[in-house]
Amino acid sequence: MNNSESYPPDFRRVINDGDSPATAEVEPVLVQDKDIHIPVIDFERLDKDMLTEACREWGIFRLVNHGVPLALTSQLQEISESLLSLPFENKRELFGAVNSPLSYFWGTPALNRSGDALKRGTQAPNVSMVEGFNVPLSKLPASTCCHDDAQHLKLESFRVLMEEYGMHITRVAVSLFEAIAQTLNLDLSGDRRSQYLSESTGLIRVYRYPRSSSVDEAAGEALGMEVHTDSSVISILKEDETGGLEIMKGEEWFCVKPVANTLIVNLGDMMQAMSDDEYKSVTHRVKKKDMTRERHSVCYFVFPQSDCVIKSSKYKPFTYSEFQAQVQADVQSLGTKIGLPRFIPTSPFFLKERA
Ligand SMILES: O=C(O)CCC(=O)C(=O)O
Ligand SMILES: [Fe+2]
Repeated sequence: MNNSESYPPDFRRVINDGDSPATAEVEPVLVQDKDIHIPVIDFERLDKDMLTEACREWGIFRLVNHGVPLALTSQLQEISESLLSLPFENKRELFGAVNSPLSYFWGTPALNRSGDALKRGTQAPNVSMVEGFNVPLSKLPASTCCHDDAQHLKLESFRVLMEEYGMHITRVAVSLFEAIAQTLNLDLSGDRRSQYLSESTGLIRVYRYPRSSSVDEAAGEALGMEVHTDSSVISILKEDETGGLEIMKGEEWFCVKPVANTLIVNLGDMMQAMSDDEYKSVTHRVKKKDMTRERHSVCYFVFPQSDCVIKSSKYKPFTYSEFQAQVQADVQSLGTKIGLPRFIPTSPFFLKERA
């Protein structure tokens, strides 16, 4: 069955005609595509040493015994897939309703604060072969809808499932953060924990990546999501069995193979800064090579409170709000995120006028 009508027009040309997507960046780094086993952390018996090693050497690990019910994730996956397979214009309408905190994006995962895709600078007019829904968790309760046609009812079920999944995943993120903070001797007294990791900033993105065409495969390097680090404190990914996630370790790219009923946790830039660079914000991407079917994933991100000052010996003190504004400005003007190097006083990226 040809489902290309459900994709954004920019994607259809690639899917139908096999044109190379504008994103088919060829990476200058070594591309080995070897499989790699990332560390496994048991959430029921958190081992401090294993957690420290995973954060220090990898910045990413697989979480088992996480306690998020399988039935819930299966239902969420099913309904997300069904919503994402709606015709493109329906998705725009359904998620674009005035006052809806949910949004539909495509072509880039870089969004502004309202959840709309950021327009990039002309230097990188890339289209990532990804689309999805942006779901700010704290705004979900206010997003109930009064229409009772089939699509709105489906959207309402999605909202209810998201709320439940959001509660589970937030619980996992908070416990993991507390355990990781302990390994760093971070002071979490008073309200510091909720400053460093503010539950109300929790955000879920549901992604769909089209399967790769034969031309993508010939191009070899077509990307579903460009090379990046997450700006979050912690990100938690639930992926389907398609594969495509790759991480950089040393100077090489490695494929992280999916494992059923596990979650992938990666540390973001905020965790790296809080740890004084002891822990890593892992560089990763989604590669479309060999993606013989659509990939679906659900990613949760959590951030510090926007005015919380992150102090460390490596970076100029900054608030998350400043960091986010800088990332957005760089994506818009340069087409890419610079991230933490903007805040290293000795870095060529450091903006002197900020000092
Ligand atoms: O879809 C994926 O597996 C990766 C998503 C991701 O890296 C992100 O949203 O930051
Ligand atoms: Fe990411």
